[in-house]
Amino acid sequence: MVQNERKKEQNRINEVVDVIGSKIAGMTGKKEEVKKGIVDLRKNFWEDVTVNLDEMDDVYETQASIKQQAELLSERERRHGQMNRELKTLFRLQDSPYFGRIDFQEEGEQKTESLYIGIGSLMDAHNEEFLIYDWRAPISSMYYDYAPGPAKFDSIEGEIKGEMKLKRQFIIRHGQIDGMFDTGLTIGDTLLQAMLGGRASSHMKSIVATIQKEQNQIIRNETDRYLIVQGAAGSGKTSAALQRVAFLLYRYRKTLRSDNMLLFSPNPLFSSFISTVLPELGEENVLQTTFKDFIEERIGHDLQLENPFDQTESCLTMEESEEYLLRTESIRFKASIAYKQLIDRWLERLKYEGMIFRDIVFRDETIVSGNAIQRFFYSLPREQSVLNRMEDVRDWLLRRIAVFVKKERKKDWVLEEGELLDKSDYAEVFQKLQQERRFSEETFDDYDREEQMLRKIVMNRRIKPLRRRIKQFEFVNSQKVYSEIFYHDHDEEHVPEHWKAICRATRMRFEEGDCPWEDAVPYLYLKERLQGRKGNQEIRHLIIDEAQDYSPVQLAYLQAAFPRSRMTILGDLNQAIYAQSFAEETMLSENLYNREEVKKLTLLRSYRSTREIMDFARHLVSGGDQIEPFERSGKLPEWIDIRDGRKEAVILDKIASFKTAGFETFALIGKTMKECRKIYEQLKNKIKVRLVTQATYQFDKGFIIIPAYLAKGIEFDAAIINDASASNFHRENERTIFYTACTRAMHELIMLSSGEATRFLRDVPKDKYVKMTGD
Ligand SMILES: Nc1ncnc2c1ncn2[C@@H]1O[C@H](COP(=O)(O)OP(=O)(O)OP(=O)(O)O)[C@@H](O)[C@H]1O
Repeated sequence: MVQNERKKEQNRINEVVDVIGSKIAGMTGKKEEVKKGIVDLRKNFWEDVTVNLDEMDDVYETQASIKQQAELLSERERRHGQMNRELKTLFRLQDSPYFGRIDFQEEGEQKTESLYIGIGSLMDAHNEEFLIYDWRAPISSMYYDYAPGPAKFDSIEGEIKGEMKLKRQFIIRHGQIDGMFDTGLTIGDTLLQAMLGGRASSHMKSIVATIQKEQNQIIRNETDRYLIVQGAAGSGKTSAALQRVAFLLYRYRKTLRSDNMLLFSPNPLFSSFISTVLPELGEENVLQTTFKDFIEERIGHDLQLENPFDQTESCLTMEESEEYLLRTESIRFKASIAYKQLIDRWLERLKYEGMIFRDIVFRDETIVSGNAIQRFFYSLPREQSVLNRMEDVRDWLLRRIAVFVKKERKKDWVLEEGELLDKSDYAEVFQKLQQERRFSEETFDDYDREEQMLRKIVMNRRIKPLRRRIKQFEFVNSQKVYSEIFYHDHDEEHVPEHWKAICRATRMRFEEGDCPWEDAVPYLYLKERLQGRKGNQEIRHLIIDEAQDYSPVQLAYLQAAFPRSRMTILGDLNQAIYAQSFAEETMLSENLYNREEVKKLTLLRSYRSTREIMDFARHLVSGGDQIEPFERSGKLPEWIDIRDGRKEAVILDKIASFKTAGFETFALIGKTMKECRKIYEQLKNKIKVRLVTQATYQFDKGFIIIPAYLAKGIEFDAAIINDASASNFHRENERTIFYTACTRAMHELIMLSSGEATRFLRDVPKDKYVKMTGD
C-alpha cells in the first residue's frame, strides 16, 4: 500500500517534471529573444533617437526621445531580469517540485482536492490547473497552520472552511522521492529532524518546507505596522524574517519591490551569511546595511565617528575603574528615553534661545556672521516654528549673497580667474552672447559684455557650493548646538548621578571633533529635526534584526528617517551585548509604540542547537526555563579545565575531532577582539585558521576565531569558548555575551578555562555538562 502510494506520487512527479521541462524550453527561447532585443536596442540607441539641438523646442523633443528610448530599454531589461528569476525557479522546481501535499475538502463540496505546495507555483500545460501552489498563496497557509481535521484559510472572497483529509511531506531530490511522510502533527518532526540534523553551512538555509505554526504567524502578518518578535536564541527569528520578506514581495507584488525593503543586519559577516536565502526562494535580495554604516553615511564628514564595535571592545577591555563606570553610565543614559526627552526639551528651548550659527565666509571674508544670523533668527516671530524660521533665514541669506556677489564680481581676482577658464567656457560665453543677439560689429561693447559674462561665470561657480550649503541649512552649527547640552545645567531628576563628569568627558571628545558612538544618533536626531530633513519615502518596510541592541533614541531616529515604513523588529533580550542595551528599554519594548499599531509575538522553541546544548544554555539566563529545546540529541557540552599551558594542544585536538565528525564550520569564540588576536597569534602557524574582524565581509567554511559580538546571528557546527574562566567572564552584564557565544553551536559546545570557571556556570546544574581536565 505504502509502496503503491509512493509509486503514484513518483509518477505524478515525473509528469510535473516533464511539464517544467517544456516550460523551461519555451521560456529559454523567449528569454533569448528579449536578450537579443536588448543588445539591438543598446547598439542602435542613438540611431533611433532624433537628436536636434537647433531650437529650444528641438532640444525638448530630443530630450523626450532619449527618455522614451531609455525607458524602453530599462523595461526590457527588467523583463529579462524577471525571466531570469522565473527560469531559476523553474530549474529549482525541476529538481524538487514540491515539499508538501494537503488534501482539502471545502465545506459544501463533494470533491476533495489535492494541493501540492512548493517554492513557486506551476500551471499545467494548458494553463488551467495548478500543478504546484506557491507556499505563499493564501490556500497554502493551511499546510503550516493545521493538522488533518477542520481547517480554514482566508481567500479574496473571505474565509473558506473545510476539512483537511491528508497532510504529506516530501523530500525530493533530482526529481526522485527521497523521503515521504504522512503527518498528524502540525508539521511532522521527521522532516524537521532531517533538516536540523544536517551540517551547518556558510550560508543560511531557507525553511519553507518546515515553517512552524508560530513562525507562520510572523511571516504572514499583514495588519500591524510594528511587528515585534522576541525569540530565544536559535528560535528562527532571522529565518522567519527572511521568509516574511519573500511573502510580502509575493503578496504585494504589484506595489512592493525588493528595493522598497531595507534590512538592518548586525554585522557584515551576517549579511554574507543570509545572502542566499531570498535568491533560493526566487526573490531578489532586499537592500541591506548595518546600522553603523547607515549612521556613518548620514553623519558624513562632520565628525570623526567612533564605531559601535570599538565602543563595545573598549567597554569590555576596560578595567573596573571610575572611567569605566562613567563611560557605561553615559552610554546607558544616552540610550534612554530620558535622554530623548532631554533632547526634545532642548529643541523646545531653541525656539527662544540657544541656536548657534556658522559664519558665512567666502574667500576668508565673512559675508554674514553667525551672531548676525542668530539675531535675525530670534527677531522672527516666536509663533513661527523653528523650521519655518530656518526657511526665512535661508531666503534672507541667499538674498544677502546675491548682493554680495554683485559687488564681488567687480574685483580683480574674478577677471584673473576668468582668464584661466578653458576653451569650452569661452565657447559658452560666445554662445550666450549670440543668444542675446547682441553680438555685432561694434566690438567695443561686445568685449565689455564678454568680460561681464566671464565674471558671472567665475563668480557663479565659486559661490555655488556656498549657496548649496545654505539651501541645505548647513548654516546651523548643529555640532555646537548639540554639545551645548553639556555646558548647561539640567533638572537633576532628569540626569544621571555623574552627569557633570559625563558632560566634561563629552565636551572634550566633541572639542576634538570626535563623536562617541553613544552620541551619534542623538546628535543626528537633533540635527535632522533642526534642518527638517525629509525622511526616506521609498523604503516601505524595515527589518531590524538583533533589535535588542537598539535604543529608544535610535528607534525614534529610524521612525523619522523612514516615515512611511512598517517595521519587523526581531531580537532576544538575553543576547543584548552592547553597553547601551542595559538601559531599561530597547527597541523590543512594546510601550515605545502606539498601542494600536504594535503586536508582539514570542518564539520559545529553539531549533539551532541539540537538546543538550540548549538545555545547558538556558540555565545561563533569566526566563531560560521557558525556552523549549528541540528534541534532537547530541553530546553534552564539555567544560575543559586546562592548567598547564596545554591549551593549543587541546584546541588542535578538538578541531581534528570535529573534522572527523564531518563538521564543516567551527569557531573559537572569544569575549573580545583582543583575546581573539592573542589566541590567533598562537595558532596561526599550527593550523589553517582565519581571524574574523569587523571588516570581514565573507563567511567561509572552516575554522575561524571570532569575538562573540561579531558572531551574532551566525551559527557553527561546533563552537569552542576560548576562555570561560572566572577571570574573563565576571561582570554580570557579560552573562548575555556568554549565552550568545554558547548558543552559536549546533552540534557540539566546548568551553575552555584555566582555573576556576565563570560564575555563570555555577547556575547550571552539574548534569547538564561534563567537566574534564585538559592535562
Ligand atoms: N522551521 C524551521 N525549520 C527548519 N529549520 C529551522 C526552522 N526554524 C529555525 N530553523 C533553523 O534554526 C537555526 C536558527 O535559526 P535563526 O538563525 O533564524 O534563529 P534566530 O532566532 O535568528 O537565532 P539567534 O537569535 O541566535 O540569532 C537555523 O539553522 C535555521 O535554519
